[in-house]
Amino acid sequence: MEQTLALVKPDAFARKDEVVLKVVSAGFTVEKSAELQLTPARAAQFYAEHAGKPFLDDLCNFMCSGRVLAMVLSKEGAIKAWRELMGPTDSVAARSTAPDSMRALFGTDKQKNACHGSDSPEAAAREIAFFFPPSGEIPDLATGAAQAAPMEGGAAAEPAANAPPARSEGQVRAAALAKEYLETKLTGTLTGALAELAKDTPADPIAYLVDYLRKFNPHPQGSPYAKIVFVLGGPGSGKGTQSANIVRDFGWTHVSAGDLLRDEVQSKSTQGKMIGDMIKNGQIVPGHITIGLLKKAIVKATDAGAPGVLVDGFPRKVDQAGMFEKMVAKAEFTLFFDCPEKVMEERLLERGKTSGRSDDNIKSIKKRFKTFVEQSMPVIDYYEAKGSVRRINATKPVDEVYRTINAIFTEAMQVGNEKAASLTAPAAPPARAGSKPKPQAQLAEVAKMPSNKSEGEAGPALTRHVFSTALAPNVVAEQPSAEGQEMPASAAVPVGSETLPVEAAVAPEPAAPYVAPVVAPAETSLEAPAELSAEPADDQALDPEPEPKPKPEPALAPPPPPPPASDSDVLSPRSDQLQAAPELPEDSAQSPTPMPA
Ligand SMILES: Nc1ncnc2c1ncn2[C@@H]1O[C@H](COP(=O)(O)OP(=O)(O)O)[C@@H](O)[C@H]1O
Ligand SMILES: Nc1ccn([C@H]2C[C@H](O)[C@@H](COP(=O)(O)OP(=O)(O)O)O2)c(=O)n1
Repeated sequence: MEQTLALVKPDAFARKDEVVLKVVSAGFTVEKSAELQLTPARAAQFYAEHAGKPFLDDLCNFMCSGRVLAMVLSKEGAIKAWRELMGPTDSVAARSTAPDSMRALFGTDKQKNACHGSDSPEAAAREIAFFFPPSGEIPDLATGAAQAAPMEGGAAAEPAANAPPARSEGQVRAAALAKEYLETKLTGTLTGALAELAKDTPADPIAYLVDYLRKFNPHPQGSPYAKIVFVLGGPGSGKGTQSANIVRDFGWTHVSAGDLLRDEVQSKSTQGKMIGDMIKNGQIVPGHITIGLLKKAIVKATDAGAPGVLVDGFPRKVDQAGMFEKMVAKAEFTLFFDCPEKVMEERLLERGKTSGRSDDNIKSIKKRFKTFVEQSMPVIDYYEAKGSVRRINATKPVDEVYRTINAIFTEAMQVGNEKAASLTAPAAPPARAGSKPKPQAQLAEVAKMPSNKSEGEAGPALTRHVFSTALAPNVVAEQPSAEGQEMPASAAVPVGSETLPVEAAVAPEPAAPYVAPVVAPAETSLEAPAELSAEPADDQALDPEPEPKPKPEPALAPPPPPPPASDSDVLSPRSDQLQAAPELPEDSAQSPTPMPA
């Protein structure tokens, strides 16, 4: 598309909006524009081709008599088209021969003729570069790009009467860059914030703005929420039981996705009925519904000052993991309860005697196991590949399992606290009403508790063994898309040795080293699950309030490095293991309860 330079000269500057309107109506695109004040030196430079001609001085004086609007216009045949729209050089003549032209409408005579346009492609290139140099200077926002500029080459020029102070080309350019920067990085969010502010008229508008901007920051460096740890494992593996222990000792808040969904079922809404049917059938509720509920609960816990939130039973599908990262935050790590089906089945049947749950019966249990193997185990593979899984042997007695978990949380909290202490934050954030103090004393106590790391027989990836027969490659990609579930084939991502779900664009990489398990081609890993972009709108509908408040303390560090491979209870993956085997080892004899065929 051809481009040309157009100027609205000082005599027509006051009517520049009318000029621009006509420009746009004539089908031009204004690619760039800048309002500026020429200096005599710059004007002479611009009209260098007229050097030595008698009218040059007058022309330069006129061009410096006020501000001009410089524009880059584009259109097919833009150079000729703009010159036609400008009309003849002499405005007086233009009024009789081209009465609708710019010069006829906005100019006075041959010199004060309202507009300029390049007369050839070479001139257009030169003039565009003159006003819009390709290598722009970085704006000095601190000094204010729009402030008065020293005149070029020390030349003193009288500013036009009532005209703003003259600016050098560098500062004009800097102002344009600053404007662009603000428009791309801030204006949208800030405008939204101000609109909400005006609606809500809060007593403390500054605090309100701070909250809003943190929540809707499109370029977040950290999460505004309390730390999040995912608690995952098969049904009946003990997630709820152990979460209660963590809450007791570490002051975290337990948020169970299943409980939230069951509460929703109780509401008897249409959505609640749909959720109820899905739970009974062992199906997974669409991610945007669960994430909407989880987000509210996480915000509530954050506001109450919880140092962390245990998100129990989520994500249950790989695409939900990416969706959660995008819509809420990145988890610190995933605590995975490794437990064979037989053990879980016994526990669930026992629990079913008193739980009153519609799904604690053998028919639903079998369906839940199938769903877990096919859809939720790939989530573990996904996080294992990132080195962020803390795998627990969940077959042991409750106290033993908890000792291992306690050690993990103690270490994670200590690492986090050290990191927080080393930060040179100017001041601690103000205490929040109702915040619980961090249970340092409890931490110190639990840190002394013995760990059973050396006890017991090896607890190797039991679930992984048990579930191996069902974990075919590409299991996620090949799964049928059940009605009401949100993972279309296009959104599916092969797991393990193939592709991983897209990294949430907003999130930084975890600190734990990641060595790709076999091959994860970069180009395919960039493919976004469709759900990531498709569902946020729904979620907004579910979760409209701008309620989250800033996190009460600095984000803690990512989890500590995984314990040694010999550890029998905490089966964290290591990069060498991952590289060697997303496929399961053959020694499944170690599994006390092989999966029924
Ligand atoms: N380590 C354990 N050993 C024996 N029974 C357990 C253990 N952990 C949990 N249970 C029991 O198993 C059942 C399921 O545990 P729960 O914590 O509700 O599992 P989940 O939340 O993973 O579905 C409960 O009745 C619980 O008391
Ligand atoms: N993220 C989640 C969590 C639970 N659900 C549904 C499907 C699950 O079978 C039920 C019960 O989940 P819950 O975590 O309470 O229980 P289990 O760990 O399966 O014993 O809720 C879901 O669809 N999505």
